[in-house]
Amino acid sequence: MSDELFPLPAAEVAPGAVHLPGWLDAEAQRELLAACREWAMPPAGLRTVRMPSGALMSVRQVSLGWHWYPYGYARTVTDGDGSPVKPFPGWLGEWARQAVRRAYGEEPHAVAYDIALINFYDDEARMGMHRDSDEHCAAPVVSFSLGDACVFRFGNAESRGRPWADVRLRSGDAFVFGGPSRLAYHGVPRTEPGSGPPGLGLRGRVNVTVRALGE
Ligand SMILES: O=C(O)CCC(=O)C(=O)O
Ligand SMILES: [Fe+2]
Repeated sequence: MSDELFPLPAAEVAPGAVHLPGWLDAEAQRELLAACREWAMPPAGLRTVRMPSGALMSVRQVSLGWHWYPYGYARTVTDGDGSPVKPFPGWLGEWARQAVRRAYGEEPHAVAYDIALINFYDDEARMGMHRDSDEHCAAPVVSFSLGDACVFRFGNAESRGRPWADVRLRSGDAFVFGGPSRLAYHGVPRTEPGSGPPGLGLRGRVNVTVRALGE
């Protein structure tokens, strides 16, 4: 659902990085949120991630298909309750491929998406600048946002520093990054508490990134 009178057009933020505002309609957002709430339940549910430094990430996270830990992927929640990771649903891969087709005009190759990372942001949660580099595959990453809007900082592949673009991601937006932007640094410096669509029934923000692990 968009609260714009006219939906914003798709925008290429950097080469290979495309913002698709309002990509999921209100029903699709509700459907994805309901699924996220199921996935967040134990076993292999929502957890707080401890980085090798000992610091805790402020987002809480759950994985599908392959379990992400800092820094790799496993079939069980090695840094949590040890349970097998929940399966990656085929429909979510299809949603991701549709967004890739819209972003690039065509699908670069038939990507077998097999991972989703779901991040739950409370009002204080943030994500520092990082690269999604634990996959062994050049397939674009596809992100879907639900609930509160955020500032999504999309930088460059060389360093955490400038240049970057600050993009406002809102509930229902998709963001595709592949090609020369696949390994660009990105992060979420802040969310906008209370800015989500009233009808969705979510406090905070949820982001789902769909990825392919590759060989
Ligand atoms: O929350 C977001 O929009 C970005 C999430 C992200 O970068 C990640 O999960 O690696
Ligand atoms: Fe990321």
